[in-house]
Amino acid sequence: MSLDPVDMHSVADPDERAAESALRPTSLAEFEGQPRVSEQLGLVLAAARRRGGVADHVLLSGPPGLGKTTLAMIIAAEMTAPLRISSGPAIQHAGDLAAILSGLTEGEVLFLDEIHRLSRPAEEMLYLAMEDFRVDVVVGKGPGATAIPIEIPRFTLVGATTRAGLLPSPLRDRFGFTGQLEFYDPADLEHIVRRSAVLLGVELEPDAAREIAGRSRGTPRIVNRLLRRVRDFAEVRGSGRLTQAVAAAALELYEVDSIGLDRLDRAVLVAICKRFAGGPVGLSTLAISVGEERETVEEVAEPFLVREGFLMRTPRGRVATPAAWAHLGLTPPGSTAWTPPGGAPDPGLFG
Ligand SMILES: Nc1ncnc2c1ncn2[C@@H]1O[C@H](COP(=O)(O)OP(=O)(O)OP(=O)(O)O)[C@@H](O)[C@H]1O
Ligand SMILES: [Mg+2]
Repeated sequence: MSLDPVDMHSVADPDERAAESALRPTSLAEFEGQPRVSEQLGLVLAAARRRGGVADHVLLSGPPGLGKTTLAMIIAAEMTAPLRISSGPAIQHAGDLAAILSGLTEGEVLFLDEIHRLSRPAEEMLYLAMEDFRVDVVVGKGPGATAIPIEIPRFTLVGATTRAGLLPSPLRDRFGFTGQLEFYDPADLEHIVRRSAVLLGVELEPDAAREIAGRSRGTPRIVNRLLRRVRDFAEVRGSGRLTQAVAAAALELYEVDSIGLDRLDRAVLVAICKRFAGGPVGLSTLAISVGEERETVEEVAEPFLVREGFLMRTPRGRVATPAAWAHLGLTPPGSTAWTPPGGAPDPGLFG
């Protein structure tokens, strides 16, 4: 059994994907956390159901593993509508999109993952489809080319993106509802990990649930994955019981630290502090120095580091905060730790 901690976020492995889908909540009621998005989306869907119509287009944004795909599936389930799944990178040509759109049935939910990676022509076709439920199929080439409009059934587009900022505003504006997913509170993650433990048939002690939840970077995908790794550890090295001590030992083995930073998170902070004297350092340089893609550093590692107050994105580059130095046990350059003379408090300060 081996696990690359840097890979904690990806879902390339089919086993992992299967494990994930087994734990996916299937209704809004089962969907933990995100109270604002959940309530707003619930209203949008309830209203559409009352009208007997088709729900407005929904855009879901936020870091990986927070529940975008899960919500897309829930939207289809709540609307008792069929779901069709594709993604920006999978649609090479506008023609591919035209084929998908014209094959939809009335009320169908079309989930487009990584919608920020659609090609320009596909994106423009989507504008028309979203607004007028029509696609223009271009026949012929050059000056003789003509656009033949084809009506398509009313559908609900659910777009997902880790980078809402990259979406052109004409596209963003065509969504009736945008849900911005936030990192989860430890209490929500605790609920999620307990539910998953029940589904997996493992006995999880309350302290262990808290330990795992507290180290999951605010991310349901990670809480579920850590649960499985802790279960492995408990079965192989322990008695099979998931206690707090077993959880802590397992997470240490997997290089997840006490506040949930994984190897990539720490590598980013160490690079900024040690190699670039705390920054500012540009994203590309930083990515090269940790041996990762720019996108991975920017979309996977940084959002949590920013939210936890370890990293700042400034116009001149990334900067490590004092909290980052402290967490790594390092002293920022030029900061002379002040020790009171003779250990006594300075009367000038307190007198
Ligand atoms: N609110 C939630 N309650 C319970 N489980 C959740 C919740 N959100 C996500 N999960 C779990 O986390 C896993 C990852 O969620 P999901 O695949 O929806 O993330 P995502 O936002 O689509 O990530 P990516 O950007 O990588 O595609 C799911 O398998 C699901 O089991
Ligand atoms: Mg997804």
